Amino acid sequence: MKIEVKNLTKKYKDNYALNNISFTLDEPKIFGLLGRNGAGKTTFMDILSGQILASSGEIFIDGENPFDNQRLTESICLIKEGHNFKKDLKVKNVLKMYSFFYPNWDQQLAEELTKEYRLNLDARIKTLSKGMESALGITVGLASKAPITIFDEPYIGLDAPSRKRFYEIMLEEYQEEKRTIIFSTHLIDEVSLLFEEVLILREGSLVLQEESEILRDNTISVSGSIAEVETFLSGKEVIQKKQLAGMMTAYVYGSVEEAKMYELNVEGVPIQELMIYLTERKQGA
Ligand SMILES: Nc1ncnc2c1ncn2[C@@H]1O[C@H](COP(=O)(O)OP(=O)(O)OP(=O)(O)O)[C@@H](O)[C@H]1O
Repeated sequence: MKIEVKNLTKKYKDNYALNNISFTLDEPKIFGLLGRNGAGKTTFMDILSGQILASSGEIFIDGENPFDNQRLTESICLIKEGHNFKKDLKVKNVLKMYSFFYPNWDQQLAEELTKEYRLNLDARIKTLSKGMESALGITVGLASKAPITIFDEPYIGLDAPSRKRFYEIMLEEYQEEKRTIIFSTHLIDEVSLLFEEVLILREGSLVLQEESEILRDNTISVSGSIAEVETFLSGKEVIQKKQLAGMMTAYVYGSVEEAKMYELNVEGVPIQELMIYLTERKQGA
């Protein structure tokens, strides 16, 4: 499904949670939506999923506005950091409800995931640990097979092996059948390899939308003597540099060909580090 965002703004009193952002997500991909605390990620995902209204601007999903739109709600599944389900319901009731709601619901996958995460179908939501509740959110998100599946920090309380399984299953599912997955996270180093495209918000503005491959292709890691590397770095945007025993390694925007002319050792930059840098970079830096 095509998502078009045009001059979208959300204002709370004097505070712009989103300030005039515009972009298009053309085709199904795994998108990373990144940004520091308060950057506007949740606000955007809430508007996209039709939960809240923008103050101005427009958002279209296949040409339609998602707010209060029954047809589109069936195509969008938003899983948040917590409080996704009513506390008095049992796990099995939650799964049943969502299976009725989402036309592409994959019951087999839901069963596999509940086993994988050892979810007790008869347990009430209020008795689940935080990690178990997150596991149920992940189960619903993946099994919904919604053409737009949104995960907003979906794994509070989940331990590292359970998160790893989640990423693996998400990728398997995606490879089997492409859909738009929008993933917001602060654990960038864990998930960035999954992202095909990344969007970075900073203080309500969109500061970057780029394919991971392009980011990867335009950044290099160079190493050599401190003097040689410093000469190469002159006038370039440096991501990071480290010195050890008279040698320097730097991550920088540039091309392999150019670095080779300086007879430096050149390698790719780990995409995780690049995304962390881009997300954390200060305004105007
Ligand atoms: N209901 C609300 N009322 C007032 N201000 C709000 C409301 N929701 C969000 N905001 C403000 O809008 C800004 C963006 O918040 P948002 O939750 O979208 O950020 P975020 O990128 O998801 O942050 P985090 O990573 O911490 O979850 C923040 O300054 C926040 O305080």
